[in-house]
Amino acid sequence: MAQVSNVKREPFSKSVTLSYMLSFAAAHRLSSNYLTDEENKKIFGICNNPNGHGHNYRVMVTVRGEVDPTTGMVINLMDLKEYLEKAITEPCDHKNLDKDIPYFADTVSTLENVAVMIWESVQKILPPGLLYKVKVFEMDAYCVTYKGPSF
Ligand SMILES: Nc1nc2c(c(=O)[nH]1)N=C([C@H](O)[C@H](O)COP(=O)(O)OP(=O)(O)OP(=O)(O)O)CN2
Ligand SMILES: [Zn+2]
Repeated sequence: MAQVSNVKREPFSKSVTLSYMLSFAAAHRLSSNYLTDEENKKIFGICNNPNGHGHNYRVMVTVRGEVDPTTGMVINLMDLKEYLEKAITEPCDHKNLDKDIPYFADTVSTLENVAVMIWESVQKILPPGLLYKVKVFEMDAYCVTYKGPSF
């Protein structure tokens, strides 16, 4: 039987960041409800094509917190993975962002807004104060970072 120590570990203030990367594939179309058809075509070009198009998105979520002196963890990576699959993979993978994600009913599904949507979904599900940053990559070339609203 393992021996349990009564000795309390001294708290040490060590704040670290911890990141988890996941990917999902989704279709979308760039189109704004606040523009005419002509304006949408002019601004978004081929990305406004009614047939839509798809991307393989990669998402890196970073949490930040104190290392628990007893467990050595900020959060168990397996728990983090589960939270993120629930908040990101389940609602987004193999979906049409504009049709399947209510957030995009009235918001253009640009990479910028995808990052904000993901940050808000993750923020709702993670223990309070843990989420630090969301980075979303569209292919290897494009990347948007969001760190939450600035007050
Ligand atoms: N600020 C933004 N501009 C654009 C976004 C965006 O999310 N934010 N998105 C698009 C398109 O959806 C698309 O991602 C454009 O990619 P693009 O490189 O033009 O197209 P391809 O995937 O076909 O890449 P190729 O290298 O040409 O095959 C446009 N602008
Ligand atoms: Zn696109």
